[in-house]
Amino acid sequence: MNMTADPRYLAFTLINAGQKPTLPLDRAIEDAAQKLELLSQKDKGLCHAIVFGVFRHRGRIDQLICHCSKLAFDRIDSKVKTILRIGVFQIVFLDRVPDFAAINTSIELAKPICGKKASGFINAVLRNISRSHKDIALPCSHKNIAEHLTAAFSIPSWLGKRWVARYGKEKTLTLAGILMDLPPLTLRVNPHKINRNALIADFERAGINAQTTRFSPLGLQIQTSGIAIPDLPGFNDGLFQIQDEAAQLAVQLLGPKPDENILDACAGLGTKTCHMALEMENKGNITANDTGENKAERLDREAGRLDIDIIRTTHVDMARAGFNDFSSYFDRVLVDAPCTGLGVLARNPDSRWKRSSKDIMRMAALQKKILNGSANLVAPGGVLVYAVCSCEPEETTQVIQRFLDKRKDFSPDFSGFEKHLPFFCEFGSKTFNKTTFPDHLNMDGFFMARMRRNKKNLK
Ligand SMILES: C[S@@+](CC[C@H](N)C(=O)[O-])C[C@H]1O[C@@H](n2cnc3c(N)ncnc32)[C@H](O)[C@@H]1O
Repeated sequence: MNMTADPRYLAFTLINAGQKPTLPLDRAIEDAAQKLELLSQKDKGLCHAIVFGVFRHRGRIDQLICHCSKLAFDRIDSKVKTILRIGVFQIVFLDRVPDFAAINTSIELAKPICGKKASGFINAVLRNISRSHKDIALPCSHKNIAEHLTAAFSIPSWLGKRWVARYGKEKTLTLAGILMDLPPLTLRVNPHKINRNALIADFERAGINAQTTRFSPLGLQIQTSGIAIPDLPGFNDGLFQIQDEAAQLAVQLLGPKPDENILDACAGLGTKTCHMALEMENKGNITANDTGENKAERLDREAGRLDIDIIRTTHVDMARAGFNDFSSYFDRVLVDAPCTGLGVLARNPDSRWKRSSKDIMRMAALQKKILNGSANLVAPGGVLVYAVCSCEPEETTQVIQRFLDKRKDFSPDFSGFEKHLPFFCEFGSKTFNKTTFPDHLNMDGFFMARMRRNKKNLK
């Protein structure tokens, strides 16, 4: 068997890599780009379906393995477990693969990786699951909601209990159900090159359906599935950037204007940085800061694709930042802080199995430091927007509350939503912060808050 050209073997290596707490699955897939290129289009599709499917359905898959294995689940070797999960996913969720093929390919995969004895075990468990999975019921939601959420919706028990305590059973079930769907592919048009209707028409000519987003004035949601992003018409010409609607709204809330001096404190790969630059008509200065390795290079490439040249990159640790690190104050500062990503589990199914309640506390502590450090760089009268792709109170409202309690040089900006997001605003009362949830408004779970530095008070 030629392992390198085998989609299931590649899926096996990607699942193992994506399970590591420090490596996002997207990154593991990017790192394997050359190996994926060796596969046919059909095999590449199979590999992707298995990798994402195993993470997305792992709750039910593991329930079935527990039920049908003579060996206690915790005692199963981790590589054997991964091969079992790949086999079960194909048997239960992938109609295009017959059960016998799912079982035989799993055994072939196991032989060189785990040995003969383990292959026999895998064979027995998979045959058992193939015969009986339709008769194995989900745990009852009335008797044990946490176990039900795990098996039915791949929500780990600690998170299920947390959400039920906060939202109640019904909302948690709805939210968990939505997170099992593939989220919409949303993009933001580059208004200096094309408008939304013209791009919709270009897409239509290529057989792709798209419709305008409800709140963001620049957003389009793609209705047609299975298209690789670089294959969308206009990608190479910089006509648009992929960005969820909630993330688009965060930049609108910041309100960047031409000729301003702006800091993107945690710029990452620069999706929001480029959005700001386009709002500024590519006039003024943006400092895109991030401590992450290799991100600046990719940000520069993306800015080049969009013909943007007002961004300079820096690598300051914002948890310790002060005026001397940048030697200027900024008119506006965006803090799109590192977070648990619990608002975007539908996009990143690997995150379901990597996070814990400790991560929420760890992230909250870091977010408070980064927000405080970044706030030092806001000019008197300037704007500070804090955003995270999480809906957990410790990372959202509590960070802001603590910040405003300590930093008397800042105040909530109650006019920001009304001024910059009037369509979005009509759904809520007058406020300076908002949380979006994936189970309504068809966008990511996201939090954003807008504050202002008082005119006189510099810390
Ligand atoms: C949510 S991501 C930013 C996403 C980005 N704004 C975008 O729209 O693509 C958070 C970023 O914070 C960076 N980061 C983490 N700790 C940091 C620190 N102490 N100072 C500055 N950046 C940090 C991470 O490398 C990561 O890229």
